[in-house]
Amino acid sequence: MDALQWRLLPLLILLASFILFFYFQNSSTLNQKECSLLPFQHYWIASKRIVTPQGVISGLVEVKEGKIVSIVKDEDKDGKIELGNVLDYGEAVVMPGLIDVHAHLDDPGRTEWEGFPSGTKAAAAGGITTLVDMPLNSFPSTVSRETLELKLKAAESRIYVDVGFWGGLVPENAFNKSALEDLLRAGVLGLKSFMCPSGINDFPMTNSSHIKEGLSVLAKYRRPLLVHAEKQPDPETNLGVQDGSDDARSYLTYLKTRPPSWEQAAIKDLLALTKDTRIGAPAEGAHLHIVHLSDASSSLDLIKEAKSGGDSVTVETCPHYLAFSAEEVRDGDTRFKCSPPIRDAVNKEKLWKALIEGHLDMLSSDHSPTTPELKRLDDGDFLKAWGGISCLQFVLPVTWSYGQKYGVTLEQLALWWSERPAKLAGQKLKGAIAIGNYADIVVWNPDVDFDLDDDYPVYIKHPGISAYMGTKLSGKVSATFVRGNLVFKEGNHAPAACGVPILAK
Ligand SMILES: NC(=O)NC(NC(N)=O)C(=O)[O-]
Ligand SMILES: [Zn+2]
Ligand SMILES: [Zn+2]
Repeated sequence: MDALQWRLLPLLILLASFILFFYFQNSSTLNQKECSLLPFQHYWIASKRIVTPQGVISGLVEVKEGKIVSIVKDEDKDGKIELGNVLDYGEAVVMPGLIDVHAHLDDPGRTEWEGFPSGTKAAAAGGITTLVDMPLNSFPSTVSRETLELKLKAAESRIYVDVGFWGGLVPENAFNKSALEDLLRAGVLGLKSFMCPSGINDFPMTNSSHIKEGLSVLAKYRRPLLVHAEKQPDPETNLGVQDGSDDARSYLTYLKTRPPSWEQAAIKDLLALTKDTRIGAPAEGAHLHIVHLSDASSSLDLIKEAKSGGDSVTVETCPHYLAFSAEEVRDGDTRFKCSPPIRDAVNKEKLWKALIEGHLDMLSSDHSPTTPELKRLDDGDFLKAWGGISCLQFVLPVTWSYGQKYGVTLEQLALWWSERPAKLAGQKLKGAIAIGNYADIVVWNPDVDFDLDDDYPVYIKHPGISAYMGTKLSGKVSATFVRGNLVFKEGNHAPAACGVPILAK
């Protein structure tokens, strides 16, 4: 009897492994099926307007198992290739998916503000295929290996596009080299810090010495430091609001509290440190990225000067600084409150000029939502309302619509929204329609207009707090592919959230 059992054992193990193998294979193909609205993984995307780094072409992009495996121009096509499944988008634009390097998805801990599922569904619907989540507004803030692990847990099976993570540089970890290295080794794509209060208790501001330390650690990992560059020159000077006589419902009351001199003061401090990032200098390999620049006057001149001196510096602005001006913000309309603030129309024109001339490197959403209550939509108090623009789903049509006047091209959109952000985030296989890259693609119609009204399908958690609601935009997204999965098509998302968390290695 015993002997028989022993002889049967290997057989049983073999049988069990067969069962397990087929079970897992089946469940993973089942899952894979849910990841995409397409029933196949090898196909061709055809269009008359495919935006590649070599220009706009008419032709086909071949996608296989999540990657771009060939790109063929129409004129080179004949007879050479045998086509299988072709998705023909005609005149629609086929562009690399947008990479948003600045979004606050507030997960875990403040999911009533946004959260991974709604945020990444909105991203997919807006043509964003990768976003990098900011380390603050979630709770806890992402300032250590452990807190990054909480992020990863929160993101598991809940993200519809790829998501990377910035870590926080805060006073608590800035002088603790091993803690910072631990956070970097855990996979954050870089660090982010504030030079003024962030509005979030567990994310205190840093000073120049913290930032210098941060840059020296980042140099070794060749990852960037992103900084919210606003600094109150003298904390004692209270600007305009000390006696309570100003009308808190007036936008100008808020605007006065954060003048351009705050941006200039912060940028001056930062650029005194970036000399160290030059070739041969002590922090070579580190890089400073200034987030959401609003001031287009001397802040911009300082940045231009640093760049021409060889400092490793880039700068982003956001669509709201390009779309709106202070003059247009109505009393009590706190949807427009953000920091740094939206400035006057002359400043806006200068920002556009700088963007077109190449002095601003890229765009980001700075999607920073909250609840309607904290946005104080009821009493319209600009001084008490949460600062942040909610916009994630709309950045492509907004950039396109408001950019028409300035002759913005499709190639420029791809540069500002994909190629340069991919480089900042260290994503070599993203940011361009190129052979070998991930098939992260947006298909959209520049000529289709739509009203952003209550009937429009909006996926962000609180559409009512978005400054874009009620506007008319052109440029409608019709399909979004992430790693070859069709994750969004004409108002529908793929059933499963198969976005990948992106960790630096
Ligand atoms: N805590 C925040 O999210 N702040 C954000 N708020 C804005 N931009 O108004 C930001 O990026 O600074
Ligand atoms: Zn900021
Ligand atoms: Zn932000």
